[in-house]
Amino acid sequence: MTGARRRKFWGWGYEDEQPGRTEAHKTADLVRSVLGFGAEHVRTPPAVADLDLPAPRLAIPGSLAPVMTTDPYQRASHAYGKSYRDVVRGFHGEFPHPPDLVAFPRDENDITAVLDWCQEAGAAVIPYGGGTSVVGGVEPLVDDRYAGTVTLDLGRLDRVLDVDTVSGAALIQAGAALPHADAQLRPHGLTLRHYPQSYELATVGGSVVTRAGGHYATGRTHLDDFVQSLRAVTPAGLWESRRVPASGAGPSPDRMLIGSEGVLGVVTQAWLRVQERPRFRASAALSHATFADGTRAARDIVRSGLQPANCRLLDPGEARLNGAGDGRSALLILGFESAHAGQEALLAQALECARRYGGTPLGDPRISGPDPTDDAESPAPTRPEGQWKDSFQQAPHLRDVMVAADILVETFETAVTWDRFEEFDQRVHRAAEQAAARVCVTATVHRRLTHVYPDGAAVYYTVLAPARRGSEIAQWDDIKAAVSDVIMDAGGTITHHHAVGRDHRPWYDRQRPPLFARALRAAKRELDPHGVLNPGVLIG
Ligand SMILES: Cc1cc2nc3c(=O)[nH]c(=O)nc-3n(C[C@H](O)[C@H](O)[C@H](O)COP(=O)(O)OP(=O)(O)OC[C@H]3O[C@@H](n4cnc5c(N)ncnc54)[C@H](O)[C@@H]3O)c2cc1C
Repeated sequence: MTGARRRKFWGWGYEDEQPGRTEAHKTADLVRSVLGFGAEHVRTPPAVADLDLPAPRLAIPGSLAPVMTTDPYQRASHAYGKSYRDVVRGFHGEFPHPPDLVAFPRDENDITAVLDWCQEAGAAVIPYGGGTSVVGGVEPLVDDRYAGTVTLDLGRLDRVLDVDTVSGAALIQAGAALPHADAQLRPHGLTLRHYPQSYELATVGGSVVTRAGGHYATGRTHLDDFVQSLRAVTPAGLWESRRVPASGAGPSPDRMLIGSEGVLGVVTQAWLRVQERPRFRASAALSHATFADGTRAARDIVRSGLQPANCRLLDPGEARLNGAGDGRSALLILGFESAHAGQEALLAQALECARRYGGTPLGDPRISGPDPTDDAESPAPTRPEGQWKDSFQQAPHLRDVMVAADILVETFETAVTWDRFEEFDQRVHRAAEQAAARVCVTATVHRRLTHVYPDGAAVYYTVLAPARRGSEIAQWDDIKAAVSDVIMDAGGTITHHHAVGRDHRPWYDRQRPPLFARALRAAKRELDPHGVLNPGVLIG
């Protein structure tokens, strides 16, 4: 149940990745020298033995003893997701409402048994994949109508069960962490090719039900587009959809579960479209005088029909922060890849578009393939695109150090159509700067385009500010509310890929049509008549 390598109960990654004191100090010094704020003395997190967890309100029934535990490490580890406010509370040893019990089902029968028992006991069930939610999706915070909470960790359902190489699809269990799923596909020359920043820990099931977005900027990047069929256990019984490449048979049952965030059922396995491993790559980086120029270049690239795997634009501050620029110009990173054909000509077309908006290539393009051993998804770390990628992968680890060094880190991600993009971006950026400055005295706000579509773009804002010890959550709440209000008023979505969870509820409730909310509640009543699944998330 615990495995050889234990995850940190409070932050990102594993216990053996805990930064040593010297290393944490060095990293914090470096961050402070770039940002100009942050505490001189980094603090250390508590040990599990120091935690004062409330006693479990539920007793493990004999029939479920093989799959349930009240172990304090497991309860603490499953108490939060991985947002800034989660890491802060875990780091400070604040665990007022951990799950009473944690279940590790071995198969669908175990899941059914847990759901049945929770309905009888009046307990809420929190489905849990990799626990990387940043929106309160796995936090067992329920009202006192419930006798207690049981977190249902799908980690034991982690296998690729079948591979259809003819159609290019694989049947994968929901609890498989993304790298583990990829490792099992690799011998077939296949990959999920789904790389969110949380790749290391997020699972297949968690990604499906949160409509996760990978780091590919265009084309197939949202999990929605990968799903062929789904199987789920609900309190009302088993749900399995027919596996077909496409269908016009009424509203899609898969679309109902995709994005359902654990409130309608527990997804146990999915047939997902998989892809051949790319062998040809072409990439380049360009500087643009302003973020707006780079945005126009990115828009023209996708509107001209090109589908770069990477088309990421960092504003000048974000580029500098990622070690990929001097802070004076925006950085556009372009990458094309294919399993079948050279990509040089497509990159040349994209560079031509970017030059029309003043894009200046930083060095020569990097062209590689065909090389069956060229598995290196990574450009050289000395190139701007390689520096950005390194820093992108390290970011979750760095955030733990920032929490220890009293630096507040908040991110917002949204999407809006091109016709409104520039005004929208200015309003949201200004709102984030003003809110952070009001709450924290000083702050830096950076942004990047994460996904570009022919009709619009997803933009991701990062707020960095000095945290006040003991007030971090109140600071975070203030900034979050101010910026989310502006996102709504200016016509964006409250989330492009982080999901709704508990944290985005007030704005999601404004965004969705009221009749849709009623239809969704009716569906929940049918599938989950006692309302045990993830109360407070999405609806309810
Ligand atoms: C550092 C960092 C970077 C991130 N980067 C990205 C990114 O690039 N793209 C992106 O899309 N997201 C990103 N996220 C958010 C998060 O990783 C995604 O939402 C991810 O899809 C969650 O997967 P998970 O397996 O960890 O699910 P969890 O966090 O365990 O659960 C998420 C939600 O799904 C429910 N759930 C989980 N598994 C199941 C199941 N089998 N059946 C039913 N319900 C279930 C949970 O109850 C919860 O509501 C990031 C998060 C962090 C901390």
